[in-house]
Amino acid sequence: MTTTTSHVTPTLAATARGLTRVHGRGDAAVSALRGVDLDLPAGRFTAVMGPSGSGKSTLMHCLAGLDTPTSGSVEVAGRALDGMDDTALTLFRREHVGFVFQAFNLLPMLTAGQNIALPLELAGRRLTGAVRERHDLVVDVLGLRDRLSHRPAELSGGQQQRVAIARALVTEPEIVFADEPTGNLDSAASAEVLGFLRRSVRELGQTVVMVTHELDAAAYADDVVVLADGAVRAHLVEPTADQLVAALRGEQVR
Ligand SMILES: Nc1ncnc2c1ncn2[C@@H]1O[C@H](COP(=O)(O)OP(=O)(O)OP(=O)(O)O)[C@@H](O)[C@H]1O
Repeated sequence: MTTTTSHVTPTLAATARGLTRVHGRGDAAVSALRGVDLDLPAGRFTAVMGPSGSGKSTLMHCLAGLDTPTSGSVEVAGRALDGMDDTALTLFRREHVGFVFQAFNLLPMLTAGQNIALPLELAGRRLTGAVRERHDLVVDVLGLRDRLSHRPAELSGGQQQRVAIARALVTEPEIVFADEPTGNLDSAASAEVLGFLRRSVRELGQTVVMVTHELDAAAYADDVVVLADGAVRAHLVEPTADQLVAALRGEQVR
């Protein structure tokens, strides 16, 4: 594995040690992860790249507590996920993790404002005081103030994804996982959404981990984890475009 060096010891938002995940059994068994060791620093925007089938989604699901590793350990926001049962994992995700999906996943019968407030409601948090301030800040950073009363069908794809990002950020999660968040967007809307994800890291101090196939999207990230065959091939800190392309090709990066 290649790691470009950083001189500051960062706080970690998530770590994986010796992570393996075998899907299926017997002859049909597929090793999606083959011993992943990874430290994801807090307050940074990290892209996860790699060829189709290299294990990106499986890694993200294991880190987010949506899938259970076959072996190895995961720690997110200082908490070990191994050993948590389904109820504990559900509560853990609700309190500490935000998600942004390719398909937006907004509830169509609710307005944008109601979609954004939903995670607060589920957590039994009232929209007053510090919670209200956070909500308003997120709505303003994402430029959604004048769209709150619209339903998803009345919004463009880019606006819908901004609502989904606001919904992911409103509870101030320790880590946000974005799975191909621009996969359904045209290039202008993609650039806008990626810009907002980056602003959420810069201006709101969030930690964002984004799976993407696109070099253009990865260029918005601070760091890039390159997976190959279920293992980390490189973890690049602020790579140049040339370094990233070389790592994706499997060359040693200096
Ligand atoms: N539920 C499953 N059952 C069986 N095999 C699976 C399952 N999920 C993933 N796999 C296999 O595990 C490997 C890794 O899959 P994964 O979806 O994590 O890769 P990926 O890098 O996200 O791929 P893509 O870029 O195509 O989405 C692949 O060989 C895939 O076929």
